Amino acid sequence: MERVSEGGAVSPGADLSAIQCLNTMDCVAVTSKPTNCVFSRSSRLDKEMTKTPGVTSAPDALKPSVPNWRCDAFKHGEEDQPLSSPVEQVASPFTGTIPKLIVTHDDLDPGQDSPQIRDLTLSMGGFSLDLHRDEDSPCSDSGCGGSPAPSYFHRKLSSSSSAGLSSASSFEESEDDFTGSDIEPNILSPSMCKMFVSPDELGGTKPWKLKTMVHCQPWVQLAGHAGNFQAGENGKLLKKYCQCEQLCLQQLMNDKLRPFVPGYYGVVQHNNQDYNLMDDLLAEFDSPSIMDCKMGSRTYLEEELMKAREHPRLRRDMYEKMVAVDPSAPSPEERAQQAVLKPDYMQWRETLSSTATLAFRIEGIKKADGTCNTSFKKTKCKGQVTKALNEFMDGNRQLLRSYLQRLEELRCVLEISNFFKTHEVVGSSLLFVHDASGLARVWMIDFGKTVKLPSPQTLDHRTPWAEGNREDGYLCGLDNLIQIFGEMLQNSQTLS
Ligand SMILES: O=P(O)(O)O[C@H]1[C@H](O)[C@@H](OP(=O)(O)O)[C@H](OP(=O)(O)O)[C@@H](OP(=O)(O)O)[C@H]1O
Ligand SMILES: Nc1ncnc2c1ncn2[C@@H]1O[C@H](COP(=O)(O)OP(=O)(O)O)[C@@H](O)[C@H]1O
Repeated sequence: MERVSEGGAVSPGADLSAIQCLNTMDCVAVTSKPTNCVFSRSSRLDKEMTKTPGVTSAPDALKPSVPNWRCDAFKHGEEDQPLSSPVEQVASPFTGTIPKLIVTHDDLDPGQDSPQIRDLTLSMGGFSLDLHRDEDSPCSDSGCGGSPAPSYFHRKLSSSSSAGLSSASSFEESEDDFTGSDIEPNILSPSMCKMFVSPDELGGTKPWKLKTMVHCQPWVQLAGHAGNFQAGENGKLLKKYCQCEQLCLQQLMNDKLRPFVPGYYGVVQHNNQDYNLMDDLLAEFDSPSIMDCKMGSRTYLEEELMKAREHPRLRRDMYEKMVAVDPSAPSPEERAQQAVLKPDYMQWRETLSSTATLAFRIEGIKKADGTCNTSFKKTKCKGQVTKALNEFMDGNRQLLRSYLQRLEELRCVLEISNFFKTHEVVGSSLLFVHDASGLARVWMIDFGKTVKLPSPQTLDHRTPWAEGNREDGYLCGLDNLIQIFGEMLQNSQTLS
């Protein structure tokens, strides 16, 4: 396997330019626009990622009193499963140092949501006009105005001594921006990670933007909020603290779904920011291909809908995302306000994509060859989805079979899971990961908007949603995915 040890050594097969790069500056992201060539750490993002006070920090009662690093190794109940490894591994608190966040990202394009804009709130009639993200949803925590360009950051893959997290100290010492001229052209070898972003927001008429990234077995964030993650060491990942997610992960560690979610290790803190510590699901793969599918027929919580009615907050950032995809999408009223309400934006996204019809949508695909596509906003009909899935698996039947089996197993477990029955699961994704060895797995991720129902209410996750019933359509989405995978397998057998 092409793994990088702590000292920067690379095992046979790694590309020389990548090795040089790793040894000198760990990881560099460059884009096709010279002025965009950035060797960045995330100090700016760090500042932007401020959450609502109640959400940013774990309740003190949940945190053990270990200075600087704290790890909340929660207690296991006995509900469904015996104790599993994650919690056993964190019997003692972390003593390592927390790395700085390492996120590489494009500079904002003109017209895109900018930090300055996000800091403003204006009043407009009976509405307040928020130029930043909604902070009301359980895990609206990163303040970054929606999905990021896929983020990559280098992680150390050694299981070296320092318990805890990967160090990015070399980044801390190298804050200078790199301009295009700083990068030797021959560094851009074919082995580097090419990231193609096809802005379907631009109607698919523009050529894909080519970004090139050094291939150094980076951790990849395909979807979600920019700046929400930090690399951890020893196959761990830190995600910005969200109480809702913490509660879910804690319960999931004792549920039948445990094998289908990342192992959870409690809360850790650094620089006054709390993180949920969990398994990095990519860690056991070598140059993985990854796909994020957002599950369910609804992507906003009923709670969010009610809040939006009580305190309508107009979102300019969402208006801008909307017109970037389809300039004719806003209503005349929204156009006049240059802003939309979050539920309206979310519903528009649902009907534009396959969420409304198939109860799942593809959010992003990154392949082992480095190509990355997060432009599935208009991937709506079954044919388009099938095509994207085929490309993700390169028509490999063995992969199809493995994924299908895993999805069927997941469905069986979901149908008997106590956790699943008692939670409204919204905005959660299935993360598909495979590599050239043929290893293919699927996990449930993102429980930032997964909310416990008042007892004794339960959901079947298939009944169509009507406001008040809190149904989320999760199993409809899984049924459809399984059907599509099954048909793909059948077709591939017929063809061969
Ligand atoms: O995908 P795009 O079109 O960018 O829209 C995003 C996603 O729906 C986010 O969901 P997810 O986190 O599942 O990716 C959602 O975060 P929430 O989970 O907070 O609802 C964002 O809301 P805001 O965070 O309010 O901007 C919304 O702007
Ligand atoms: N445990 C994990 N292991 C590996 N990658 C992950 C893990 N959790 C999330 N990711 C990556 O981060 C992306 C966003 O995750 P998500 O939890 O949905 O973030 P957000 O809450 O910001 O929406 C996923 O698409 C995936 O690429």
